[in-house]
Amino acid sequence: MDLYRTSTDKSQPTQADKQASLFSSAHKRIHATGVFTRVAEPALGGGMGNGVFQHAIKAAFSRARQVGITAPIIMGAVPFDVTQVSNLYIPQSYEFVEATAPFPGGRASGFQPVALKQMQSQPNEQRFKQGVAQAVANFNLSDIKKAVLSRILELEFSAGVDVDTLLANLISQNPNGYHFRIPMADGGELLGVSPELLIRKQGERIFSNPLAGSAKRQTDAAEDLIVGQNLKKSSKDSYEHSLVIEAIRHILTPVCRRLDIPAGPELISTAAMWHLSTKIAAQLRDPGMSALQLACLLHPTPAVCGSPAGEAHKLIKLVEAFDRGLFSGMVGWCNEAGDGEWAVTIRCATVKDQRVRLFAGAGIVKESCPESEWLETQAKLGTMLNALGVRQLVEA
Ligand SMILES: C=C(O[C@H]1C=CC=C(C(=O)O)[C@@H]1O)C(=O)O
Repeated sequence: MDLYRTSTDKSQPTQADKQASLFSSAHKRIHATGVFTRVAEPALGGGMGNGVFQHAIKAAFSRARQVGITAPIIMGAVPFDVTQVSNLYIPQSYEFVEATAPFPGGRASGFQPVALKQMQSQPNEQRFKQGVAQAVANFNLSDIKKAVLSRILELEFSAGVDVDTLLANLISQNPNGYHFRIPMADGGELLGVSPELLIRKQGERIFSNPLAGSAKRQTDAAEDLIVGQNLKKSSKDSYEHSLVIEAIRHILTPVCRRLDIPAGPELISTAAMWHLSTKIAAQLRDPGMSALQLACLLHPTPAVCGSPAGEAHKLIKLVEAFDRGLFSGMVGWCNEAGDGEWAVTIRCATVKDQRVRLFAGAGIVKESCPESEWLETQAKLGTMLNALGVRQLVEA
């Protein structure tokens, strides 16, 4: 276990000193405490090594070293829209923990001990389905091949939600994936378990595990297998998936001297969903490119935005009447040497006192049907609703 701390001794810890953060994968787990300094600079242009964003990151690293943080890391989240402020920070202290070590915080329990007072989907079912139909109609009139449409579920509980318990539930129900708990500048927290790796960098080697194409897991084991196999055979889902892979190939080819992309996707499952998945491995031409820089180059992939990205983003803005904020952005960490790991910010929630916001999106292509895309978002929301212990109430 490696432990890094500031040498500055403050006897009176502030709220920011005590903030707990977590980013965990099968590769590495980080437990962090406190926020030493925040980086709010938008990540626009973050793919360039010498742009304004990367300068802000370097300046934060140097502030951290000046106060005695010997091996600072930058962690946090970048929003879907990279023109918006970032939610990145250098923690005051952190440790790399064995992936098998117990998680910090609360104990898993079946249910939140507080009552659900209100719940609202933005947009509602009818508007979401209209949006899907609108996108499909748009594909016939433009070059857009795919757009990911999403919705937000806003929940209000009768008392503040216990984030420790919520995280413990999430982890025990979904032991695999990229777990995260990130303090936000407004005092709320972002937490979730993403199944999707945007980028991991270890020296000159990089890895990505894009997902696209989904089906809901079934309780009956035989039925569940059939649903998974049908997803694997679905031409609509293979097409939806291939657009993500081609976009990533296009971006990685010029920066890699070796790029291994399997010929076709494999099936993976989370507790709630089946997905089509491709594991990409590559070797960088310039090992000096950081994980955060690469993540900025890749984001937003067509797994959260669409194809082509610019046009799809415009269509999303037209159809979605809410701000995604940190949802469908990227979440992770990076050290000064550039190594790090960034996941796609999905299957997640923001929590502030008694208010919880959940997010789910679905990739829309020409063959998409509004009813099944709505049901796909319902199924994806199940990950967080289960952890909150309110899925039964929501589906009743
Ligand atoms: C946008 C989400 O999922 C993405 C990742 C996996 C599969 C997806 C799909 O099949 O549409 C999405 O591209 C989400 O979970 O909110």
